Amino acid sequence: MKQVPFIAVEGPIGAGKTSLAEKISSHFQFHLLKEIVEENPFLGKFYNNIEEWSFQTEMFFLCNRYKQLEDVKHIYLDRGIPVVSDYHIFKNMIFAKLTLQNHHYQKYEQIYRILTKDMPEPNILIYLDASLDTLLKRIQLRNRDVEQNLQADYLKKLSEDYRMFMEQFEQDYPDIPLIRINADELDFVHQPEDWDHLSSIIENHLKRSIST
Ligand SMILES: Nc1ncnc2c1ncn2[C@@H]1O[C@H](COP(=O)(O)OP(=O)(O)OP(=O)(O)O)[C@@H](O)[C@H]1O
Ligand SMILES: Nc1nc(=O)c2ncn([C@H]3C[C@H](O)[C@@H](CO)O3)c2[nH]1
Repeated sequence: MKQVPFIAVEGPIGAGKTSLAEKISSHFQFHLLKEIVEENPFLGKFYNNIEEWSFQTEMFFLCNRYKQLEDVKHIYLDRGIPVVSDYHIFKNMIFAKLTLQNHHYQKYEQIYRILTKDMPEPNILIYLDASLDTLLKRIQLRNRDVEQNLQADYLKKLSEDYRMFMEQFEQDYPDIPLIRINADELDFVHQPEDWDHLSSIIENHLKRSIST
């Protein structure tokens, strides 16, 4: 059966997900699904006091992504229009495990399972990883107001959790190709030859696993 291409780009904060998703969207003419950031009214408060604001923050991201994916299914995927997104909804569980207190996590996990049961799943996943130094530099360079209090320890733990999650993902979903990119080495934002290299890898995966 033909699959409509749905690529998700994942990785820790500042790894380059949005930059890469934008490039894929314009190169392959895929619809771009971008996660909301500044619209989350809790994010700045969350970085000031994670314990106090984590439940509201995680619930907001989850509800927002649920609605976005529901819309994307009806408006694009069901009509055969390929999509690239700068997140996979599973990231909610990576963040929630890290930030929520146990009693909140128990409730959150149940809500997550209910909401994501019949969500469209990406058929190619790109995982961007980078060293802590690189991530911190890129976040500083970008200089978002809400991330002024984002701590290095938090980012380090998040990156480690991403690595573990991806190992598990590969075992649990062997049919979904996972493209691992070292974003320390590959500068697809500024180096055209790096982008050419990466876009040809993506193109080969698209040819192999999906009918466009
Ligand atoms: N491979 C790369 N090489 C050099 N610079 C990069 C690379 N990828 C991204 N950047 C730069 O790093 C910054 C962060 O990138 P971007 O916003 O795409 O990351 P992100 O993973 O989407 O972040 P977030 O998790 O906060 O949404 C941007 O200024 C971008 O231009
Ligand atoms: N707590 C928390 N849960 C999430 O699901 C989540 N998804 C993204 N983010 C933060 C990371 C960047 O600062 C910014 C942009 O990715 O938003 C999150 N934070």
